[in-house]
Amino acid sequence: MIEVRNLIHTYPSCSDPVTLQYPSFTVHRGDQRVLMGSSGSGKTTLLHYLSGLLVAAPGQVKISGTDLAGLNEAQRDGFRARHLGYIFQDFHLMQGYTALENVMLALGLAGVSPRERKQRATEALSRVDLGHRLHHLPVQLSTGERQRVAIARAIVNRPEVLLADEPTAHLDEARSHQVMDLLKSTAQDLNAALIVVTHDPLVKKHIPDLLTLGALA
Ligand SMILES: Nc1ncnc2c1ncn2[C@@H]1O[C@H](COP(=O)(O)OP(=O)(O)OP(=O)(O)O)[C@@H](O)[C@H]1O
Repeated sequence: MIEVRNLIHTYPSCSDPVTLQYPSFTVHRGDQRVLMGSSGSGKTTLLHYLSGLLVAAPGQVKISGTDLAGLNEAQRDGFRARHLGYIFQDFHLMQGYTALENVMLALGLAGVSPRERKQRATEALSRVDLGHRLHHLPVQLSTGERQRVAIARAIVNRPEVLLADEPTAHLDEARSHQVMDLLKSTAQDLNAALIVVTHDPLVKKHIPDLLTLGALA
């Protein structure tokens, strides 16, 4: 479950600091929300708070009852690996590692034993229909396949919270529908809270419940 209270973020700058004031909100396990707002309204910054890449000051961000600001950096890294799945807009795959190795890395960060990693990573990649691409490097995969590796990596630790930043940005309409079906069904299977940041009206057709920041784009 996600709880955000009185969160304010300031990007300091000598000339023109940017202050982002967020509405307080709660998202429960199993809920699915689209996060929309005009460019620069703070969507990606909010995802960074929800995943503990930034920590709240002032304000509070709790994930499954844990205040992320109360954890040190190493604890936050471990917490993120175990409880959160983050699908970055540009996927952030390790280029020198195969699909299987990229997913196994996430299991290593969560403290899963080396013995279990290969089997679980293979299962996660099969879940996203990439069982036949285990040993391919990212450069040998299509954009859609790279994204599915990123989804497999995000779900392999069975997170309670799944965050996706502009998941349809690189895809045509047919593939956008496919990836949204995959994200929704996976979140449902995990009973995870799903938050999708987007500018794309197609995503809103899949997930009608909106969280809005600033004006809509
Ligand atoms: N590292 C940074 N230093 C200074 N300002 C920043 C930094 N990162 C973001 N900002 C500013 O903070 C505001 C919010 O940025 P953010 O990327 O969270 O918005 P967004 O809603 O995700 O935008 P977009 O829809 O264009 O991706 C913007 O005005 C941006 O210029």
